[in-house]
Amino acid sequence: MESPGELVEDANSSVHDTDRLHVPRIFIVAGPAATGKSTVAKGIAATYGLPMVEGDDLHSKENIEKMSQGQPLTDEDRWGWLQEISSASLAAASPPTSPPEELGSAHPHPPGCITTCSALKKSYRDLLRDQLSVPGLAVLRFVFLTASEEVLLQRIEERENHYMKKNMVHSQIVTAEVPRTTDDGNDEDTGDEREVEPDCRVIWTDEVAPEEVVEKGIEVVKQMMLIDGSQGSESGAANDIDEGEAEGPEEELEEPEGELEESEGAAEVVEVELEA
Ligand SMILES: Nc1ncnc2c1ncn2[C@@H]1O[C@H](COP(=O)(O)OP(=O)(O)OP(=O)(O)O)[C@@H](O)[C@H]1O
Ligand SMILES: O=C(O)[C@H](O)[C@@H](O)[C@H](O)[C@H](O)CO
Repeated sequence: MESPGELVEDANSSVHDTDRLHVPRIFIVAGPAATGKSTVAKGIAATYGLPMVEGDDLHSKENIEKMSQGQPLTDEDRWGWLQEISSASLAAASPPTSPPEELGSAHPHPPGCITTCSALKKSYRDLLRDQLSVPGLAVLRFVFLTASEEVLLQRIEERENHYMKKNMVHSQIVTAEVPRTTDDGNDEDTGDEREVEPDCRVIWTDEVAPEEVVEKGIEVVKQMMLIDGSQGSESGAANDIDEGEAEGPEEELEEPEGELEESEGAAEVVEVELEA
């Protein structure tokens, strides 16, 4: 599969500049159960006036049944669900082709959406990229939330009326492939040879209050919009994202102790315009 970076050439050759600026932005808030996806996605969606797609609502009856009985989903169980998430995100994010007459030529909302989906493995994110990171169709970005097993167990214990119980937490943690977000050049030292996923940002949530994680999510999305906006208008490379450009003054999202790569940088520009 092409990486987002490799799509640049196609984007330059096949999409007219003006069209590119109106390409919907789809942000997927990902991570294991109870990392705070719904909480964070709601905050981001409200801040930017974007519709939200709740991935949990798109599971089949069979998947819900399985998870309720404490059985982790398999890849096979997840493929169809990921397809549903792609379709629902595209439908939510795309401006209507003919806006209602009373709105004149204005769209009811800027094109884009905030979707929650665990997207635990890289192969799942790749499927979503195949469907949604397509020049002229959409720009896709991931905000991946993570937390320790201990903290997730505690959150799930305190939560009521949810099919996902404590006995599912371990499998969520074991299955999760936290995206490697930057190439720090330390592969030899760390032994981390996984492919970098430049369209992802990771937020560690242990001992961080929900409101603070929401703020971080809003900031991360702003950074990604600004990068996409400037590339969209200058080079037209709406599907490319250069990690370096995400770095700014060192205010920052704290880094977890250990090896997780963290999203960083505060954008210098405060104005946020989805359509660049
Ligand atoms: N940063 C946080 N600190 C403490 N509790 C949190 C935090 N974020 C979310 N929670 C709480 O944890 C629970 C799970 O949050 P939320 O539903 O947002 O997570 P989720 O990832 O969408 O879960 P799921 O995928 O299982 O539906 C909720 O009770 C929520 O209030
Ligand atoms: O991929 C998965 O195993 C599932 O999607 C779960 O992560 C749940 O949908 C969700 O997070 C609800 O707790």
